[in-house]
Formats: sequence, C-alpha cells, structure tokens
Amino acid sequence: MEKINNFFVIEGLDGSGTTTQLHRIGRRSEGLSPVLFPTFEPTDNPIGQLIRKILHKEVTVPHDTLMRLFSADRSLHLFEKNHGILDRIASGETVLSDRYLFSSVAYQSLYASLDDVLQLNHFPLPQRVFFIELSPELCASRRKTRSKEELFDETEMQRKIRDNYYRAFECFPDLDIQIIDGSASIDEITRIIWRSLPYPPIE
Ligand SMILES: Nc1ncnc2c1ncn2[C@@H]1O[C@H](COP(=O)(O)OP(=O)(O)O)[C@@H](O)[C@H]1O
Ligand SMILES: Cc1cn([C@H]2C[C@H](O)[C@@H](COP(=O)(O)OP(=O)(O)O)O2)c(=O)[nH]c1=O
Repeated sequence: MEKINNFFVIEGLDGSGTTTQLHRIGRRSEGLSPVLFPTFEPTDNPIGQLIRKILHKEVTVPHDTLMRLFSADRSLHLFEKNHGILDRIASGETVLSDRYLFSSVAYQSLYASLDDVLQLNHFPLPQRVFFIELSPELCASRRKTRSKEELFDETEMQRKIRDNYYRAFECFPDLDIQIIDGSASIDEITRIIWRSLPYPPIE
C-alpha cells in the first residue's frame, strides 16, 4: 500500500487522549513552517456530520451502512480538491489526523469481517501512527465527564476494540507504529509526538 510522507495519525480508545493531543499540537504548531493541518475523523463534512448523529444515537442505521459511511467520509477527507489531505500534502503541508482507517478496522470489525473492513479501506497509509495505549478501564474513567453517551462507549466493547487495534496493526506489516504510554502526562505525550514532526524540539 502507498505511504504518504508528512501524514501522521493518532489512534486510541475513546478517552485515551487523542483529541487532547491533536488540539495541543495544533496550537503549538501555529505560525511554524511547514504549516501543520490538524484534522480528525469522523470529519466535519456532511458525511461526517451524519456519522456523528449516528454515534450520538440520534439516527439509527445498520452497522454495514455505518462502516460504508466511515469509508466514504475518509475518501472525501483524502481526495477532496484543494482541502483534502492529499492536496494539502502536495502543497507542502504536514497533516496530523485524530483517527484514520485503523479506527475502522478496530471498531467496525466488531460487526463485520476483517476482510470486509479492509476492502472498504484500501487507502494510502500514513508516514507514522501514534497509538495512545491506555487500559479500557482508565479510558472509561476519563470519559465520565462526558454528557452524551456514544455508540461504542461500553467498557467490554472497548476491550474488544483494543484487541482489534493490535490485529489491525498486524494487517499492515510495513506500517510505522509508535505505541505511547497513555498514562504519561499530557505534556510528555505531546513531546513524544512532536519529536516525529518536522519542527525543532520542545525545550
Ligand atoms: N495524558 C493524560 N493524562 C490525564 N488526563 C488526560 C490525558 N490526556 C487526556 N486526558 C483527559 O482525559 C479526557 C479524555 O481525553 P480526550 O482527549 O477527549 O480523549 P479522546 O479524544 O481520545 O476520546 C479529557 O478530560 C482529557 O483532559
Ligand atoms: C474514524 C472512526 C471512528 N470510529 C468511532 C470511534 C469513536 O468511538 C467515535 C468518534 O470518534 P471521536 O469523535 O474521535 O470520539 P472521541 O473523541 O470520544 O474519541 O467513532 C469508528 O467506529 N470508526 C471509524 O472509522
């Protein structure tokens, strides 16, 4: 599978801290060169917005439909003219995404065969994936402050998703995966991710 240089991805269970890191790194990179584009999946395009309604249980669709929506959202995320990941990278930007196809492999394979999920996710691979490793129990306790319950919130389900992540990574033997201890401080995790990005180190 084709690999895209300067494209980085953060993955982890719900509550592991991926959003926190995306925001911090986005803020820290402001004004630096090359431009960093912090982004996320599900995206905020119309397909991503529909997915969020499904995740918040405002709309119900079969799991097969949800799996295809994630794939369509990702396709637009990558290939949209000018604003998509590929065009941004072609114009010299570095892209950091909170979640990518590995989330589909880990979450959607709860309800579909691994082969089916992989087939719908035949997309280019990032330069590196940061996997924030934190136990499902600690993730659950970090999610407690959230007001809205989501589709994949149950701790037992998160346990399976964690196993699925490791199975997902085995499907991509050439993938560069950095496993990060999610119980480290927020600052320390930012520092670890930052080291792979094309900027001077944090003092
Ligand atoms: N390294 C960390 N140590 C302690 N708390 C953290 C850490 N990273 C994130 N948190 C807290 O855990 C909660 C979930 O983090 P968040 O980034 O929203 O998770 P995710 O996007 O992976 O679901 C937030 O309240 C956040 O402040
Ligand atoms: C990108 C993606 C996310 N998801 C799930 C993971 C999360 O439970 C949910 C939304 O992701 P996200 O908004 O990142 O949630 P959080 O900030 O709580 O981690 O969607 C999938 O099931 N498949 C996918 O392909």
